[in-house]
Amino acid sequence: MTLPRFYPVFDSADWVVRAVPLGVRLVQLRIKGQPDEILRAEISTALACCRHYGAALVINDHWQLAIELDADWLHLGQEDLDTADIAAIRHAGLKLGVSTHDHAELDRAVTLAPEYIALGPVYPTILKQMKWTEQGLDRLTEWKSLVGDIPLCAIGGMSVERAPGAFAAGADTVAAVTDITLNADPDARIQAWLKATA
Ligand SMILES: Cc1ncc(COP(=O)(O)OP(=O)(O)O)c(N)n1
Ligand SMILES: Cc1ncsc1CCOP(=O)(O)O
Ligand SMILES: [Mg+2]
Repeated sequence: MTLPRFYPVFDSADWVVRAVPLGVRLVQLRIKGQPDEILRAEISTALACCRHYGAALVINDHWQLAIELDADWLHLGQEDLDTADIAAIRHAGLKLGVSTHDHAELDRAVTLAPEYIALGPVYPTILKQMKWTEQGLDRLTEWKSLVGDIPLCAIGGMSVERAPGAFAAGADTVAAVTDITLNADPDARIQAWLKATA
């Protein structure tokens, strides 16, 4: 499977609706701490937009809602995997991305044969507190040698300027949050990402 090389991650359908018409073709909806009614509305809006533009929408965490709303893609971290029903997720036809941070997590992820494996944080991130320190580009190269044919996603502190190094190190796609959402001109930043990853 070949993934688009730019993979922005957003915390609302509004961001998805803003980014996808600009040319984004792989995007994640990562919403924390909202009730199911809000999540349903956000996922439905983002799904409709992505389907209209032919973009892939990845739902983070909320696997039951992803099944219920007939989403196509799901991202799960290691703690999410502890409680997720992988058989139900696969039976629903969902494609799966899995986070990894160390070799044990990588071994676990590979056994699930996901559609991509993410390694992070490649660089320090300000988005969330993590027990993991920066992994660095050499770790990406190591991961690339271990994942076989599974596409590799670099996440954590990624920027337009850092993306070429991640690709050179072995990433197939690069995910980013604050490089876009905290930029003074997010639309221009998205365009810069699209140009840099074309
Ligand atoms: C592309 C991508 N990679 C990693 C993550 C992190 O997932 P997780 O470890 O479950 O942490 P949360 O994002 O749920 O806080 C991701 N969402 N996307
Ligand atoms: C969700 C997540 N998982 C690993 S790093 C990260 C945060 C990425 O955000 P940013 O691109 O702003 O560093
Ligand atoms: Mg998660």
